[in-house]
Amino acid sequence: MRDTDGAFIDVRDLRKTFRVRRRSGLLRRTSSDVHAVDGISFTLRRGEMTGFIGPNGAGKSTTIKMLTGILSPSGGRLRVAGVDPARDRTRLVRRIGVVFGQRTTLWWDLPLRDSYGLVRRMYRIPRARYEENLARCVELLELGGLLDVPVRQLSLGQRMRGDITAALLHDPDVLYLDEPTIGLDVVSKARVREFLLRLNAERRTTVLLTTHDLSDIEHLCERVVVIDHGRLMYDGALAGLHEIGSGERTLVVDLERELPPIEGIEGARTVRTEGPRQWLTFPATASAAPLVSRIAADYPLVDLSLREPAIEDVIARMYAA
Ligand SMILES: Nc1ncnc2c1ncn2[C@@H]1O[C@H](COP(=O)(O)OP(=O)(O)OP(=O)(O)O)[C@@H](O)[C@H]1O
Repeated sequence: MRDTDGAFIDVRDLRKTFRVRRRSGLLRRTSSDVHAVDGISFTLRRGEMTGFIGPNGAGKSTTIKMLTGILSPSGGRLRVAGVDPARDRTRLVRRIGVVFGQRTTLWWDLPLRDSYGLVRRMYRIPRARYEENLARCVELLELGGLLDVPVRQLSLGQRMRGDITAALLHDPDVLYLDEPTIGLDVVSKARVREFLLRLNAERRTTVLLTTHDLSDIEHLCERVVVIDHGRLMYDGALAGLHEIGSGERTLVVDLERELPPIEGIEGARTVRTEGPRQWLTFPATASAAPLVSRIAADYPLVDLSLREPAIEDVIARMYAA
């Protein structure tokens, strides 16, 4: 398969079942199946940056482990850059990079430079390409003064930038990022995000990003895949998540003076008043325009704003359903 456009990552009806044994009573053991991934399908095109989210235990790590060939699926079909991860892990590792926010892949006691030298040998990266990739990451991730510092002396943000560099020295086409901004301060977070955007724009690196920080997704991804209990809950544009999750939008209206709650506007309901300000909810699928003109015609309107529900609220509601 030529991995130009089309499905670069192809996940079809993917399943992983773990058999867990439990002791029940003194001598008896029973076993049960945990369907960690229970029939997930999605495809990613080359160069897409996609958020992969879900609550704890949803099956994200299990999916990523199958995508990287660490775990074999119990069922379904999987292709990453034309490679079946479980069958041809050696070929796959040359095409993918992995960054785990909570674990470093660097050698704790070695300076960054020595860790990178080991990565170069492991992946047999040609010297010129290695030097070029390293110089680029060092510049963009501002690692210049840190190359000779042992990893254990680096701050979390510095270590994370060091880990991202290590994952990119062999020019992977796909980058899996698991909580890459966890615990980082605002400045480090911004630097990492900016770098990822640039990497994606310049190299068309396909990125799958798992995070609990939804602002990472808002900054980086146009698309989001949401899973829960091993099943796909949503796959689409980030903007669409607001609509499907909530069903309602809010119009915040400022009147000239305090008045009784606005009523008699078809399709809208006043849910809160505070002095001259009133909040009206209406279906997310409806247009706000007729509502606004009715209010403007009947009430002394000074200002108004439209509020989409926060993504956090939408997702919390999806998980609660
Ligand atoms: N090796 C295993 N043996 C048995 N059960 C497992 C194993 N690995 C994962 N599970 C179970 O599979 C389910 C999915 O776990 P997974 O780690 O993939 O979720 P996750 O979405 O990555 O969660 P988190 O956000 O907490 O990392 C959970 O119920 C978990 O307990």
